[in-house]
Amino acid sequence: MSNELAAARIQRRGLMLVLSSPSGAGKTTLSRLLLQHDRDIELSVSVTTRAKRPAERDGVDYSFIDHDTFRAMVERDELLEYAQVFDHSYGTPRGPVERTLSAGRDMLFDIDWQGTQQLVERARQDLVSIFILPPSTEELERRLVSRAQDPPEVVARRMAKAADEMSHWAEYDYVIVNEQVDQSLELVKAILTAERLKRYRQVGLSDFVKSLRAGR
Ligand SMILES: Nc1nc2c(ncn2[C@@H]2O[C@H](COP(=O)(O)OP(=O)(O)O)[C@@H](O)[C@H]2O)c(=O)[nH]1
Ligand SMILES: Nc1ncnc2c1ncn2[C@@H]1O[C@H](COP(=O)(O)OP(=O)(O)O)[C@@H](O)[C@H]1O
Repeated sequence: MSNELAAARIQRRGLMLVLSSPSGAGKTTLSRLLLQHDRDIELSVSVTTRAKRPAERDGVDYSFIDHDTFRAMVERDELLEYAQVFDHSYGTPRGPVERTLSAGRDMLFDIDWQGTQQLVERARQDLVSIFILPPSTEELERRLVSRAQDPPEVVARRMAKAADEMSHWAEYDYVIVNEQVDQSLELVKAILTAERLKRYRQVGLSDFVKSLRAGR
């Protein structure tokens, strides 16, 4: 049997890849790079009530909505998970995730530990979670300041919450200390490659092996 035929008979179930970190550790940077390097994964664009940063695009980085719209989405059960972070509401629209996964493609989530816990409860088998740590506290602060997208008081509040957020590291499948972006990206890609090969994500594998054993 040729490889083409084998590939047609074994299809993959889409997985959900979560990247979480304290604010400023680099998860947005890594997400963007991964999306550029890998055509089989799509970003889940969250809705949020927080103000848009200058470099962000509505509908691309987030969908920026008001509190009433957010509440209405919750009431209509349109969010797969949602949480309050830094006094703002953030949530994952359900529709795009369901469409992407059922098409056998993967979905990337830049969400916090609260959202990750909710996804674990709903879809443990389909979930792969990575926690990104900064190399040091000083470097975390340097990155938050150098991003130059938030006012100083917002940076200070994000630093103050970093220790809390980092306490959730052990709830994740993988942990990466983000020193060099390129190296961290290679690690994320390696995790994704291995996770895609998990036996239970390969639909049709058992029939394929049966046919091999039967000499067909
Ligand atoms: N639970 C949940 N968390 C989210 C969602 N979108 C973003 N977040 C998290 O909210 C936190 C704040 O995000 P943001 O305001 O973009 O700040 P940043 O982390 O400094 O870039 C981060 O931990 C994000 O991962 C979401 O849809 N659900
Ligand atoms: N490995 C790294 N080394 C140096 N700077 C980084 C690294 N990763 C990210 N940065 C920078 O740090 C800042 C915060 O990164 P970002 O991806 O926005 O973090 P997060 O999404 O986790 O809040 C950005 O200015 C980004 O360019």
